[in-house]
Amino acid sequence: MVNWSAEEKHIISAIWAKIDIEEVGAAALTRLLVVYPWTQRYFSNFGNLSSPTAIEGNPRVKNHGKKVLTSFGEAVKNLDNVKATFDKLSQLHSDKLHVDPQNFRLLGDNLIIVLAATLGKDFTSEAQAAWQKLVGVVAAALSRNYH
Ligand code: HEM
Repeated sequence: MVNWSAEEKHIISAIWAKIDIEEVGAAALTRLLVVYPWTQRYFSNFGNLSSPTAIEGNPRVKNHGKKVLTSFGEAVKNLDNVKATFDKLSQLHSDKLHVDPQNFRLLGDNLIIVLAATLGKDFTSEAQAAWQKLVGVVAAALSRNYH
């Protein structure tokens, strides 16, 4: 069971309220695919991923980035219940998609970098610490149904 302080909860919601889900989601997934090209293997049906420019301009990457960050928002809204919230998605990524759970951490780290780049000084050290904890909790919840 993860414990969240009132400050952590507040800061997570405050950052969430400031971001554009579509823009940040697309940027985080784009960055994952560019910086860790091995992750592209899961998206072979997404069309052209042949260069950073192609990835950035790929509408399926944009859509999927938005979908993933929207889904991540369920954790933001259910901080005390992240495991149960991602139970089905963990099963999907494990049994159907066969995504190596290491990748959840990589995506989380890329999300943090995009938040820092997007929010500038609004992304304080306290915000970074709380979000780092959150991406870890989400990665653990998504990894839960791997056997
Ligand atoms: C915060 C972490 C993540 C969340 C919240 C998340 C969420 C989702 C959601 C909501 C879907 C759509 C499920 C459906 O259609 O029912 C999905 C699909 C998928 N996810 Fe994830 N995901 C995460 C991380 C990752 C990572 C790191 C990878 C691989 C590097 C990945 C690979 C995929 C793939 C390949 C699909 C299917 C895409 C398609 O063909 O449409 N996911 N994910």
